[in-house]
Amino acid sequence: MPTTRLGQNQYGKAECRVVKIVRDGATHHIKDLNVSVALSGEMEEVHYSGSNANVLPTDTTKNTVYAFAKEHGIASAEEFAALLARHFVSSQEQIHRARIRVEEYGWDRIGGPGHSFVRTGQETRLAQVAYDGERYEVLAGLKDLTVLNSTDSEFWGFAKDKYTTLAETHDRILATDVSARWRYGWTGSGDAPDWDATYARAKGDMLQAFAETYSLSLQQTMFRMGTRVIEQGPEIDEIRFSLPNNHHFLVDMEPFGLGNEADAPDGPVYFAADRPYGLIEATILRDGAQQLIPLDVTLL
Ligand SMILES: O=c1[nH]c(=O)c2[nH]c(=O)[nH]c2[nH]1
Repeated sequence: MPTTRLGQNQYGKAECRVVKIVRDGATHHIKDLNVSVALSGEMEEVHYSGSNANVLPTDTTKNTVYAFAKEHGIASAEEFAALLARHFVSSQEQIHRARIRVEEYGWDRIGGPGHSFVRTGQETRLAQVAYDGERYEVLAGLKDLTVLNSTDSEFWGFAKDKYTTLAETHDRILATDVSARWRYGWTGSGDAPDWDATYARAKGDMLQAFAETYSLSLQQTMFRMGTRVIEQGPEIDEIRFSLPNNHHFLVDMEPFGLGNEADAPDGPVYFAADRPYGLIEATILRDGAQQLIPLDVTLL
């Protein structure tokens, strides 16, 4: 009598680093991706008896990533991921679901059109497409978008108990590394959104809301950022943030006989703390939309 059974499982090649150059005369274009494939379906036998009959090798999934970059090009992270996901499900009967994750690293041009690039110092773009033979689920997002407001941030009026030592503040630095994942309403029917334009729009909305919000808490700022992304276009129904509160503490200058007020005319000096950090997380939804983005968003 068996005492165990197989639960959720998936397999594939993780972190296929693929760089595609498109040559347009002397002007080259670069796409730099890290692609991870995860397949699932009728995989009981390989776990129970070791029969590999249903197992398309992870090596093959890696080869497919590179071959597709050659054969189809990389129009966008989302489109490339959707092509791959559909390929695995539609070409292998035993594979019922494919999930493709993409990290995209940005490159800026050095000195105008040509073949020289410098890695962007800003965020990493993320995309994840899952396909089950009928519907696509497209998540996209970004991580490591570091932002800072040097004022227009307060934090006061909070709950207190006998362990509370935090002083209320009416003028502080608000800084975070934005990590966001959003879900597209598109599931395969009708025209797909313009992935690149929507990404740029969503990033711009987040930055603008961060800059424009007079903040009483990072939670409030985060909600405004998500609301702006959802309200400014129809493509995105749900967005999830994970925001570390990158604390900046006013240095105590009293031992040196110096003041250090936030609004002093000669400017304050802060200690940028590394850890621990507050971690503020939430999902913001269009009215009527379902919450479907996994809570453990940092896994994506
Ligand atoms: O914006 C903030 N939200 C908090 O929940 C919190 N908690 C804390 O100690 N500082 C802050 N700041």
